[in-house]
Amino acid sequence: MQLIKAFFKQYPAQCLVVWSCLIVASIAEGLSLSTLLPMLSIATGNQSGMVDEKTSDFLTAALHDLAISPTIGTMVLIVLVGLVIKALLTLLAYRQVGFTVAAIATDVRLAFLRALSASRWEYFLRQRTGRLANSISTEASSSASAFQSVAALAALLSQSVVFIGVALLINWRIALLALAVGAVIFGLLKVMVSISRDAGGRQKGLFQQLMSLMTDSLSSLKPLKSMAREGEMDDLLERQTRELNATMRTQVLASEVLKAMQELLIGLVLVAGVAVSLLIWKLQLAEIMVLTIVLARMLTRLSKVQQEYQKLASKEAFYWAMTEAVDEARAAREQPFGSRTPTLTSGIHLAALDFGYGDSRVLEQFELEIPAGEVTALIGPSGAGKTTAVDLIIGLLRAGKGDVLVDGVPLTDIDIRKWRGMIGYVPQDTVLLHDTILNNVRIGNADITEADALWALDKAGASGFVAELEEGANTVVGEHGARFSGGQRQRIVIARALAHRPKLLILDEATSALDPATERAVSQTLRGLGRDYTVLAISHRPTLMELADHVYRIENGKAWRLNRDQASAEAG
Ligand SMILES: Nc1ncnc2c1ncn2[C@@H]1O[C@H](COP(=O)(O)OP(=O)(O)OP(=O)(O)O)[C@@H](O)[C@H]1O
Repeated sequence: MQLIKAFFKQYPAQCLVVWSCLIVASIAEGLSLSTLLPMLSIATGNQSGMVDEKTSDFLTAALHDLAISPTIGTMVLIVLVGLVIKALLTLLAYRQVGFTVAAIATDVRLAFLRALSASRWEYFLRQRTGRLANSISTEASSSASAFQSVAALAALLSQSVVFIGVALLINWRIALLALAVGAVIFGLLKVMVSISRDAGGRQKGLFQQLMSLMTDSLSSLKPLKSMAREGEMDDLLERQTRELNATMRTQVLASEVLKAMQELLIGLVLVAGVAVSLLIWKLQLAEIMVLTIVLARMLTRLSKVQQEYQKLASKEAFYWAMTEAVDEARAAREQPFGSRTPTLTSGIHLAALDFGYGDSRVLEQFELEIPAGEVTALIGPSGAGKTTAVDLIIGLLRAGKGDVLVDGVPLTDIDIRKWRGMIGYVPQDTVLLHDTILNNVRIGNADITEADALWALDKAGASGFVAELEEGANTVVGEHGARFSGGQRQRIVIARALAHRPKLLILDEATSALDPATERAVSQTLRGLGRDYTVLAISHRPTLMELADHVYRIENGKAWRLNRDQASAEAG
């Protein structure tokens, strides 16, 4: 019920169109069906006696008011018009349902992606890739298809109400009896709906786990396979897949048992009803025929209401999981920054910063100067906080105390998107998209021209190997850049960071996969970029350290500036 309310709240106009079409369609079908009875009466030449007097009077009076003479011809026409109206309106309603299902899938996906990209970096880091992928694919699709079930439920309900009305008009005692029987069947088979709901809930959890495990295993498959240690991962994946299979079987079984039991019980009730009507109540054949049609349809519709409700129950968990994921990401929204336009002419100063992840302190009273137009290198033991310092400069993390000052302006006062637009970032792990080299360089910025991309490839020392490729910069790099060596991939990523001509170039162990000669060439390029570029490099590589104007050692939560001799000694 809550799900129906949620859809109504979010898509009121669409719900209204769907439901009004479906209700009018049901009324049209009901009217055409009600016409069957007087038609049969006329056909059998028996105007009275075989139907409830009031019903007959009501239909005859209605036709009389509309100046329609109750001949077989007009009756057939009414039945046909009713059926055509029903068909057209149902088509219209389901067309709208299809559009709304697509809109819901798109809306929830976009809402999730937007909330995720606006969320705090720490929140993003905590997410499992598989869980995110599952939300975007399985949960979004199942959430949207839940609307289909809601619409079908509405259609079946309104049809049921109309059939109940028609049945009551024909013979209210029998109709009430049939309704009571329907309610008993409903009650008896309710347990099947609960089984489906539980199975849906378990399926949702298993999908999340399976997708997370799947992405984790794929990303660490090479080392595990190389050491013949993929077995445990395979077993775990297999176990989860089998568990998922078990929940699907439960769901299929519950739905088939529900259908079969409904059919059986309704059949039995109808047969018993016909026998009692003929033998005990001694009703006319025409009335029994119409009653059987109407009651069969009413009970079938009611049973379908339960079947559809069962489907909805099994999808519900996916919708709520998706809503929860969106709400959670929204709650973790990045705190707002200011609106000042950044400049980088004098430098960046990390002033008395305190930062920790949860309770574990990483930086304390941390001081660092990064002069504009120069190369600054950060070295230090693993886990000392080098990447953390860089993330604070980018504004991905926020310090508990102290400031990141850019040309003297606190980063919190600056338009963060403009600031990040001035940064070229090269990570340690090179991630390339399955696309051409050119598109991998241009990515994320439509303003980068082909000439910019080629210039950047040249600056990154990549133009040599790109020129040797048959399709040059239009060569597709393969899945994760599998066609290229680690060093070649890294040069493409360096080109990506240079292509929009950033003011601040950040390299996080970015030259680690380059051979010494290429590393020297790339480092010289960075050096030669001139005073327009400020370079901040996390690196233990001697070449970069020798080239750097300033070298800082980060240790025990603080940064220590090294003099030339100390830096040379570190460089080994
Ligand atoms: N998202 C996180 N949540 C919790 N702790 C974190 C997180 N990221 C880093 N840390 C911890 O903060 C400390 C500093 O990490 P950081 O990545 O900044 O170090 P680093 O000097 O860049 O290390 P490395 O040279 O190994 O990359 C480490 O102890 C690390 O375990």
